[in-house]
Order: sequence, then C-alpha cells, then structure tokens
Amino acid sequence: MFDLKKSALHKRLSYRQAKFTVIVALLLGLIFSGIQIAIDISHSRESMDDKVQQVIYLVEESAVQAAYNIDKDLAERVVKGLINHAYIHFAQIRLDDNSVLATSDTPTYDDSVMSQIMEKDRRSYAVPLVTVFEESPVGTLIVETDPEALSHDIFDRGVVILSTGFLRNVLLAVCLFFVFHTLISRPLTRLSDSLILLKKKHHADQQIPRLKGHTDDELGFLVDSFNELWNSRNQAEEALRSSEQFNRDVMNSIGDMLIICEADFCIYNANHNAFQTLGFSKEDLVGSNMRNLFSTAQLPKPLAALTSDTDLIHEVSLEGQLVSLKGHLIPVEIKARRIELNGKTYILALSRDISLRKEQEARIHHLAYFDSLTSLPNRSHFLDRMHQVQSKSLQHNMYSALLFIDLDRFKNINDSLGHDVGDKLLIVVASRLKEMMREEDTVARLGGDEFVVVLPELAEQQEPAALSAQRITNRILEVMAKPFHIDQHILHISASIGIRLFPDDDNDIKNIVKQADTALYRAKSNGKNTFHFYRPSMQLLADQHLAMERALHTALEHNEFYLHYQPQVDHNFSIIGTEALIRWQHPEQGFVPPDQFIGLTEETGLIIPIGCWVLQQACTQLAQWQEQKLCPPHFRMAVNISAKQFDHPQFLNMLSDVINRTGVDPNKLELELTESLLVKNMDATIIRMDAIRAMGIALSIDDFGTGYSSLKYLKQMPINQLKIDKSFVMDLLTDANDRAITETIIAMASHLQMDIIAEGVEDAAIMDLLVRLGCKHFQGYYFSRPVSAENCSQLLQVQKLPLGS
Ligand SMILES: Nc1nc2c(ncn2[C@@H]2O[C@H](COP(=O)(O)O[C@H]3[C@@H](O)[C@H](n4cnc5c(=O)[nH]c(N)nc54)O[C@@H]3COP(=O)(O)O)[C@@H](O)[C@H]2O)c(=O)[nH]1
Repeated sequence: MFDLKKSALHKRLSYRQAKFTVIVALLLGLIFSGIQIAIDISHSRESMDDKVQQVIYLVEESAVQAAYNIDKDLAERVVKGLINHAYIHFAQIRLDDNSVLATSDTPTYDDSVMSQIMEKDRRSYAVPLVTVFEESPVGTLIVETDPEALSHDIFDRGVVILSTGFLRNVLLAVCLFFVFHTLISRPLTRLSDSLILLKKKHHADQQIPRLKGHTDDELGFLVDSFNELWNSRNQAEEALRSSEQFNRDVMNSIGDMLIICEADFCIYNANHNAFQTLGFSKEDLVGSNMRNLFSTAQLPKPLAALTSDTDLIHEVSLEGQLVSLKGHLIPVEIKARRIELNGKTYILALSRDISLRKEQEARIHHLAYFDSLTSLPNRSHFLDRMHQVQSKSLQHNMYSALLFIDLDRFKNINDSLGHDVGDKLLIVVASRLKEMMREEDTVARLGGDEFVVVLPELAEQQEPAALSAQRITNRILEVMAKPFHIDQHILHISASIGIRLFPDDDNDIKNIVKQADTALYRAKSNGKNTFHFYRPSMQLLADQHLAMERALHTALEHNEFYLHYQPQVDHNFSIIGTEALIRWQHPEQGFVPPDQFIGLTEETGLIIPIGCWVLQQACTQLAQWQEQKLCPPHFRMAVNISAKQFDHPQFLNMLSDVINRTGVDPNKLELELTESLLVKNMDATIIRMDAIRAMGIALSIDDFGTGYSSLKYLKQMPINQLKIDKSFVMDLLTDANDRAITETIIAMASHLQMDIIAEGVEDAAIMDLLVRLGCKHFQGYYFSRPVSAENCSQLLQVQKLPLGS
C-alpha cells in the first residue's frame, strides 16, 4: 500500500508543485529577462548615440579652433579627450586638405560573442568643423564608437537580471514548497492517515476529523463530503447487510432444501435445511456439483434440460433420490427454476423430503397389495402379476404355470390350537414357500390357508414346462411335509396343489385361477399331499413321470442298468479310450435312453447310488481289460459324473474306494464333468479337482462350449481335456457359427495346453475338417456307436477300428 510518510521527496505533491512552479518561473524569467535585455540593448544603442552626439557637441568648438589654428596640441587634447569616453574608441581631426591633424584610438578587437553581436552597432561620425568666418569647413572631426563598451554594459546588466531572476525563482520554489506542504501536502497526509485508520477500524460511527485550519476551505469541504459519503456508504452497507441477513433468514426458514447452482450445476449456495438434511458442511457442499447429490450420480434429465434447453424450459418439477453424507437415500420432490441475475444463469432447486409421503404411499400400497399377516402379495397383486406373466408368456411363446396350494388339515389345527397358532403356521408356511422360489416367481396368499405360486416362462414346449412345474410342486410338497415348530407344538401338515399351465386356448385369468382351483380340488380328493394338473394330458405325463421315478428307485436293485462303451480314436482310427454310457432296460417300457432318466435321477438324488454303480462297473471293466492287456498305452476309460455326484461330500472317498477295490490304474481313468459344474463355488471345485488329479485321474470337460466357457476359470483349473459338444460338431460343415466356435475351442485348448476331443463325428467330411482345424481325438457314430462290453473287447483286440483299415 502507498505510504505517504515513507514516499520519496521527489514524489511528494508539494515538491512536484514547487518544481513545476520553479521551472515555469525559470522559463518565464528567461523569456522576460531576454525581452528585458533586448529592450536594454535597444535603449543602450539610442543612448550611446545621444551621448556621443553630446560629447562631439562639447568638443566641436575646440576641434574647430584646433583645425582653424592648425593647433596640433589642442587637436591632440581634443581627440584624446574624446577616446576617454567609454563609447568612443577612435577620434581624428583632419584638416580641409584631408591631412590628419591628430588621431587617437583604443584597440577594438574583441572576439567575445557579445562584441560580435554588437559589431553592427559600430558607428562613425564625421563632423565638419566650420568657423563663423568661413563658409567652408576648416576640417573634419571623425569619431568612431566602440560597441564593446556598450556590450559590457548590456552583459553586466543581463547577468544581474538573470541571476536575480534565478535567485528569486529559487526562493519562490522554497517558499512555494513550504506553502504547498503546509497548505496541501501535510493536510492531505493527515487526511490519508485518517482514511487508513478508518479503513482498518471500519467503525460505522467513526468519521474523519476536520483538519485544523482547513474547516472552510476546499480540504474542509473534501472532509465533509467524504464523511457524508462514508455515512451514506455505511448506511448502504448496513442496509445490504440486513437485507442479506433477511434473505438468509428467509432461506433458512424455508422448510425445504434450497440449493442454488450456477449454470453448470456447481452449487453456489444452500440453505440451513439442505446442510442439515444432507449432512454436508457448507465447505463440502458449496462448490461441488449437484449431480453428486443424486443416487445415480447423474442429473435427472428434466433438471439438466433447464440449462440445455434454455429457450423452452424455465421451470421443472420432478421426483428423485438424493444421497446424504452418510449414504442415506432421501426421496425428494424437486421444483427447480432457472433465473438470470447480473448476466449469469442460476438454478434455484427447492427439494422437499418426501420420505414420509413415500412411506405412507408404500404403506398404502402394501395394504392394498400385500397380505397383512404374511406380507406376501394379496389377491389383487397376484392378479396383476398373472396379467403380466401371461402377456410376457404370449409374447415370448413360453409356458408358465399357476400352482394353487391348500394346506391339508389346517382347519383342524386352527380349531384345536387356536387362531394364534394357525396364524403363526401360515407365516412360517409363507416364508418356506418364499425361500424356495426364484426371484422371478410370485408367491401370494389369497386368504385362509390358500396360497398360489406363479412360475413364469418355464419352457417353450408344454411337456418340459409341465415337468418343471411338477418338479417344483414336488419340492413344495416335500417342504410342506416337514414338521413345523410353532410355540411348543410340533405340527405335521401337508399340502395339496392344483397346477394349471398357461397360456393355452382359454386365457381368461379368472378361468385360469378357477381351473387351478378345480385341479386342487382333484388333488384333495385324490388323498391330499399330492398335486393334480388341470389338463388330463399333463396329468398323464406327470403320472408317467411319477411312475418312472418309482421305477428308478428299484431299477438298481433289479439289475436293470448296464453300460455301453463308445470308443474314442485318434486321426489314425487307433482306439485311445472309451466312454462308459449307462443304459436302462425297463421291465415294461423296454429300453429307456439316459436323456429321459438322468435328469430325474439328479432331481431325486438317485444319481448318487446310480453314479456310484456306473463308476464301479466301468472300473471293473477297465480292470478286466487291463488284465487282458487290451488297453493300449495311453488308453483311458471316461465316466460321466453329474454335478450332484461331484458335490456330494462322500464323492472323493467313494472314488478312491472304487479304485482300491477294482485295482484299476487311476491314470487310465478319466472323469467327464459338465461345464456348468465348474462355475459355481469355484474355490471348492478347484480343491476337489486337485484332489482327483492327485490320485492320478484325468479330468475332461464334457459338452464344452454350451456353458460359461470363460478362460478365467479354465486357466485356474487342473483340466486335461476339453470335449467339444456334439451340437457344434454335427453342423460343422454347414453352420459358420458352429465352425467359429469349434475353431475357438481348439485354439483355447492349445493355448491352455489341454487335449481336445470332438464328439458327435458322424462322417468323414466332418473328421477331415476337424483334422484341418487341429483336432486330434474323435468320438462318434462314424467310428462306432456305443457298444456292449463284449463288442468293445473285440474292438480293443484289434486296437484299430475296422473303418480305418
Ligand atoms: N451322469 C451320467 N450321465 C450319463 C451317463 N451315461 C450317459 N449319460 C449322459 O446321458 C446323455 C445321453 O447319453 P447317450 O444317449 O448315451 O448318448 C451318448 C452317445 O450315444 C451320443 N453320441 C456319441 N456319438 C454320437 C454321434 O456321432 N451322434 C449322435 N447323435 N450322438 C452321439 O452322445 C452321448 C455322449 O455324450 P457325452 O456324455 O456328452 O459325451 C449324455 O449327456 C450323457 O453324458 C452316466 O453314466 N452318468
């Protein structure tokens, strides 16, 4: 800041004023002195002429006498007398014959500038000397003036004029400096000090004191004017402050959150309520972007449109969710408007916390759409859901199912143990049902002990959809048959279920529900703890399924299973292994392909004993071939292991038990696992796989390409071989996608240093192409169908399949 006291002398106003005055005075002094000297020169010239004339007049008489009398002495005295005069440097008296009577002079050569200037003032006077007796002159007096004398005079006077002028100006400057300093600079310094003090203290009541001796002059006027200005400024500031405070009070008294943003939604200010509700401090909130307050971390479109669509939208209303500092979601109703202020765009967003309203709405919605006892969807909700599922099923050409469930003996429990126990039982039933269903399924309570389950989009075909519905129904029956512990009671109930698949020819929701209820009635009358399909064809299928399930339970005991072996070959048709494949000879139905019963054995858990039997059987056969020396050096027996088997806690024990009991070389055993088995619970799967590999058993991934063929899991797993699924192989020649997938799988296997085998090779052209793509091992009808153990032994004896020879 500028400090008057410390400022250099040459910067001070008084000094600058004095300096200016002196310069001007000097210049003016010079000009006026010059004029004065010029006038002086002119006057001196005139007076020199007069004076010379007077002197000549005084000596003229004597000069006449000297010339008349030819008096040399007198003449000498006259001329000497003349040159004594300051202005005359030459005097001469000549006689009428022009002879010189007397001459006298002084040296005139002077190089001074002044002399040169005055040279033109050199004058010569020739005065005829005339007597009273004669008319003609007796001689001539010649006088020449000396301008140097004049120049000295003028110079001397000029010096005096200039030096006195200079001295006067210096004195004037000093005086002016003091005068200006006293009258202007010093009071101004005091004024400035007062201003600085005022600025520092900034007391509204304080004023600049009047300057002593300057109350009535311009400085006094300046102080008064300043004080007036200061007062009005303070009043304006005070008014502004109280207006701002008023605005703040108004902002803070607003019960909603007010957030003011700039055009880019950078928060400019907010009210107390906004800070309090959101939990942010002013420092955190102001300057941050409003988008960060939304749960989506994005501005809702209508809000963003306020600044992007400036011509059309000035005001918007919307609902959204803000996130507090603690991460709580606050449902809000936002009214925002764009305003222009001082050429800038601002957004005023008033957000009202509508948590309470939303809760009430949710409560009302819950009351309207949910059962108050079990919190399951109620009848209205269920009917809504049915409409949705039906329209989607029609759209996607899929079958869905409605299960109508009624608890058996519920009335007895209610009547004997009271409604309280009955209600508690219903709550547990609801939670058991809910727990076992998928996210997309709907479990609802229609009232009393009536529950419904909607199973959307089960399958494209009616039969698989019916089988899925039946599978889920069986699970529900199982779960309902488990005892319920309510208070001190252990309750045994069961359920009856009516099943209606939809959509079909009658798509009226009311009718579908009625028909599911009819099916339920049938199930009840069939003896409870059972289910019934509304359509007889579906019921027939379910009955067959049930019959198969029952038959499977006894198939193992009755030795109805046997194994077939399908050879696996290399590109020379040499046998490198076989795959053991189960076959079922049903006493009444005859041969049942594994596709039709393996799924059921997995659902019912029968796969555990059946899978164990397959492994035992395959290993016994392998041991026999080993003993008969029919196995080529790298021969392997592949056995299919389902996910349920692999996950069974006793699987590893069972595996080593079988190997020990049969005495097979574990290096000649290969387990085929399905791809889907690998992705669930990867860590546990890898541990189990490592244990199997540690026994020397090889692992092959069956049906590869149909599941989640991700490099990520393959890299981590100890897998020996990938088996390309036959669905890709069979259409390899005609389907570009299948070819691309096959190529990728072969490349992936080679990258991971795994063997690759293609199954489903049905002709030479496919094999040729596979060989060209880099596949080395093959399985398929082109080489051999699955054959009995006896036939396979014969093939092993020749080691090569007849086809290749
Ligand atoms: N968990 C167990 N699963 C088993 C067991 N035995 C069989 N299965 C699985 O059942 C599915 C059907 O098997 P299957 O009817 O035996 O069919 C196999 C072959 O016959 C058939 N295949 C072989 N080559 C060809 C061919 O060139 N064309 C053609 N259309 N089919 C052919 O492929 C089946 C072998 O498949 P994969 O096991 O994937 O190698 C089947 O999924 C079996 O896995 C068992 O004991 N346990």
